[in-house]
Amino acid sequence: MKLVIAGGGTGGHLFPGIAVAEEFLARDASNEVLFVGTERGIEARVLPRLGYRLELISAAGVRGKSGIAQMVGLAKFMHGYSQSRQLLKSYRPDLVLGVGGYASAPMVLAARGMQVRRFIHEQNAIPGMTNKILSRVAEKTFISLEEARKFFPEGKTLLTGNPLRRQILDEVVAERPAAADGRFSLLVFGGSQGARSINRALVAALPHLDALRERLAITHQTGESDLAEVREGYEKAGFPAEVVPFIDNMSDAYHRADLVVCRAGATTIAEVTACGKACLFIPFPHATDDHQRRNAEALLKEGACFMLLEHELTGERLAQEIIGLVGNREKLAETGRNARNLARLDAAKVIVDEMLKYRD
Ligand SMILES: CC(=O)N[C@H]1[C@@H](OP(=O)(O)OP(=O)(O)OC[C@H]2O[C@@H](n3ccc(=O)[nH]c3=O)[C@H](O)[C@@H]2O)O[C@H](CO)[C@@H](O)[C@@H]1O
Repeated sequence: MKLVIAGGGTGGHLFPGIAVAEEFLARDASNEVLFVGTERGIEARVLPRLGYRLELISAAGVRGKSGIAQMVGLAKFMHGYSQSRQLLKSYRPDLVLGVGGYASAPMVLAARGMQVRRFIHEQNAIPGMTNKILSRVAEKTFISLEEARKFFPEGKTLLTGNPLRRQILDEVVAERPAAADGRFSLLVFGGSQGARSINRALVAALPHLDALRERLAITHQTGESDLAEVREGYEKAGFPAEVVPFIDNMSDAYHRADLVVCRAGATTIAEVTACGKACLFIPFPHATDDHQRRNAEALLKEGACFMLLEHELTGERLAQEIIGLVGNREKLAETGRNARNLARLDAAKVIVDEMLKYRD
């Protein structure tokens, strides 16, 4: 069978798609997957390295854009729609899955026009406009969190969780012993693109963390644009740290971490809960409908994370939080356990099972 996975843009959309691809390919040696994305999305960098086939189409957003940008977005969408029809004609997939991100909409709508079975997956508690619209033409909408159900058509919505890549699932089942070198391991990352305010706050926190200099092992993912600035910040403060633009092996990074400081994107949350990691979430305040804060609050009420809001974020405050947690291993362990209890590990399986019910 052939599956098209459309969407991406950021890791939070793409990586659940990769998780479904892994599961679909594992079911039958003759199964095939084609990803459809956009040139500017993370998919263009990540998928070729992993050996997946990727076709690029034209697509852009329209929501919240001014007049001209909206027209350009619409024109790109129309072009992407006709490219999607061409791809469906030549590739002839049995199933199409939209995972969110710009390329998802034209492909799922084209699949409807050509009567190919189509599905969407929503990662967040509050969906964006595109998935709300696409859910009307999809056979089924897969949701990660119960809170999202009310936004989608009744009877066509299935709670599956957010699919996890094999590298993360392997980490969960391996139960490797902690990679202890005696130091406290801090993992800092700002979603798939890095987060400037977290980068700056962490650098500003360093002078306040001076007493912990010898005890902390920091891995800090910055995103491409802040790499030089953050590296310089650590050098000036005399803090040894591993500062990188992107982490390819997230399962290893999670494994080493005693505490994770990060944004509260939906896929990040699915991964850190699966790995049972204590996190200090700093939700991205401009995410649509403040959904990152809602994502984090869902864990907070279960004692499964810590949270610091962007408007409270200063170097000093961040340092205080870190110092408090470094000194309280028990609290960290309890929070990690509570997080683990919220994880759902079988999302990719459930999604593939459900899609296969629709094969003609
Ligand atoms: C700013 C914004 O609107 N972000 C959205 C975007 O976030 P974003 O794309 O940042 O997505 P998430 O935080 O949900 O997931 C990040 C993904 O990237 C991976 N990763 C991250 C850093 C790294 O160096 N290497 C790496 O592989 C993580 O393992 C994870 O799989 O999509 C999410 C899912 O729809 C939303 O919840 C977020 O609100």
